[in-house]
Amino acid sequence: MNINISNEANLPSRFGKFKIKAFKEADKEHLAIYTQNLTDIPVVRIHSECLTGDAIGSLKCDCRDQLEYALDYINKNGGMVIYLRQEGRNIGLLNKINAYALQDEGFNTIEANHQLGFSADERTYEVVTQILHHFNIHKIKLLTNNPDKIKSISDVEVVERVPIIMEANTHNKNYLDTKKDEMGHLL
Ligand SMILES: Nc1nc2c(ncn2[C@@H]2O[C@H](COP(=O)(O)OP(=O)(O)OP(=O)(O)O)[C@@H](O)[C@H]2O)c(=O)[nH]1
Ligand SMILES: [Zn+2]
Repeated sequence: MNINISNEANLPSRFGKFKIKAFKEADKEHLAIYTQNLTDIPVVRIHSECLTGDAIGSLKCDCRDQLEYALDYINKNGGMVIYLRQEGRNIGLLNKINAYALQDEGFNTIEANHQLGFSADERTYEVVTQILHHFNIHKIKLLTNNPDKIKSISDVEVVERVPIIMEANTHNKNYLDTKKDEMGHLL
C-alpha cells in the first residue's frame, strides 16, 4: 500500500510537547504523535478515531478518556500514539450513528453492527505496521485491553501489553460490559 508521509512538526499540547507526522493512504489520513527520544521498544497506543467521544465528549464510550490517558502516559514515559482514522471500528461515522440509533432501541454495540450488515469489528492494521517501520520500530509495548488488536498486528512484535483501564459511567457501563463479555477485552 502506497502512503504519503508528511514532514515532522512540533506539537505543543495540553499533555506536553510532542512531535507529529501525518500518513496519507488512498482515502484516509492518520497521525503519529510521539516523544523526542523513542527507546528501542517504545510504548505505543493505537487509538481508533471516535469523533463523538474524542471531540464531543460523549459518555457512551471510553475513547476520550483513553486518548487523554495515553497522551499523558507517553508524555511521562516516552512513546507514541497512532491516531487511526477508523471511525466506528471502521464502519464510518454515518454507520456508527445509525448503530447508535439502533442502540437507543435496545441493541448492544455488536448486535447493532450486525443489524447494519457489518461484523463487530471491521478494523485492519496494515498501515500501523507501515507507520512503525517508518520509524524503524519493530518491537513495541502495546497500551490496550484488546487481545484481538495484539493478534491483528503483523510484522511488529508486541513484547508486552500495558493495560489502559478507565472508570465506567452510567452511560457506558453496558458498552464496557459488552466489550468485556463478548469482545474478549481484559477489563
Ligand atoms: N460501530 C461502533 N463503533 C463504536 C461504538 N462505540 C465506539 N466505537 C468505536 O470503537 C473504536 C474504539 O474501540 P474500542 O472497542 O472502544 O476499543 P479498542 O480500540 O478495541 O480496544 P482498546 O485498545 O482496549 O481501547 C472507535 O473507533 C469508536 O468510534 C459502537 O457502539 N459501534
Ligand atoms: Zn468512542
